[in-house]
Amino acid sequence: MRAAVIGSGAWGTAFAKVLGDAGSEVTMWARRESVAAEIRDQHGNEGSLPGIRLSKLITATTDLAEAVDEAEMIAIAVPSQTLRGNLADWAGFFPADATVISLMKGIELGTLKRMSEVIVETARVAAERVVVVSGPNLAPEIAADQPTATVVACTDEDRARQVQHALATPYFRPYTSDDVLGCELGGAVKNVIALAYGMASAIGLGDNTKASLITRGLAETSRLGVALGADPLTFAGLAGLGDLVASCSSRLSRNRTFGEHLGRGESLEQAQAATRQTAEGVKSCLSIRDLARAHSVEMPIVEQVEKVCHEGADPRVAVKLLMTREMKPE
Ligand SMILES: NC(=O)C1=CN([C@@H]2O[C@H](COP(=O)(O)OP(=O)(O)OC[C@H]3O[C@@H](n4cnc5c(N)ncnc54)[C@H](O)[C@@H]3O)[C@@H](O)[C@H]2O)C=CC1
Ligand SMILES: O=C(CO)COP(=O)(O)O
Repeated sequence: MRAAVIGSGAWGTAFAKVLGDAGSEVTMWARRESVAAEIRDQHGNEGSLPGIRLSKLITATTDLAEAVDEAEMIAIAVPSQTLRGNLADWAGFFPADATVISLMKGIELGTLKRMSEVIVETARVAAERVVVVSGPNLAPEIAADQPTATVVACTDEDRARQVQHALATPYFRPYTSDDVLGCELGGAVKNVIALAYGMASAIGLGDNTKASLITRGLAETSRLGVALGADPLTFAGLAGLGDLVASCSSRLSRNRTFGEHLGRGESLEQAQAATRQTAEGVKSCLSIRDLARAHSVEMPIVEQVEKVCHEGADPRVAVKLLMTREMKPE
């Protein structure tokens, strides 16, 4: 198949590799000509994935129209909060029947929409043409051919199966799902829980604390998901628990790393200056908190992460507040 990948950061580049290794012809779009030229001419992207070699069949351009020309699949991996503005410029170039694949894990500030909803609304693409790919998919590990599994979610089962086949490689095993909402929420909320995990880690809290954070984090993710109409079983799967465990336990996770900076007492600005790549949970903790409040769902960990990130709260005080909440059954 012919595929375009928009966004040449860590995940866009690793995903292009998967598509290429699975047999597609891939054109990547990069914002900077230096990145496009490096992918095209040197088959690498040192700034995002040091040491990784890409197939010579993967090419890149800064011309969006050229990238998506005749593409049957268009995968998008840009920061969630820029997507709406990006699509306003790009959507006119998308071929009418292309499948649009969202790789992003965030909730839009203000509108509180998921990325697939932003795509449907802004690119005027029917919901059945939008596929979400989400799971325990740390880009550097995938780029190094380390085996993992993922979920390909779409309301159109045939389209999900088509994308599943277009992604299958010896190191990348996709499963299909029709729960687009659950998969997207799982990915977005785990970024916030990984921030909390990073804070706990930096404070020096132990494995019981971390296991409790993962488990109660998943409980509040599922509570929000169920209130919004997701399948609760999705949260026990790759796009729920799987992704949460990967990000929390990995030093490669940008969200966990960002949380560690905050846990060491750095301000938001200091943490931002120390980390370059997108840590979606930092902004999405605000939109997820608002989404939860709008649906009267309690998300105490998300609430505390927002306070540490944006209101200057001390992570140690956040832990104390979480531990002294009203007693209740599990
Ligand atoms: N890195 C990972 O392991 C994974 C990341 N994701 C998700 O993929 C999305 C992208 O993440 P990464 O590729 O890791 O981030 P990144 O920070 O490595 O790359 C972001 C890309 O977006 C581009 N970009 C930044 N601002 C832009 C703008 N205003 N307009 C257009 N393009 C812009 C950058 O040039 C860069 O190519 C996020 O939603 C993230 O949660 C999902 C699974 C795995
Ligand atoms: O979503 C990811 C893995 O599936 C990557 O997580 P981070 O954004 O925290 O690195």
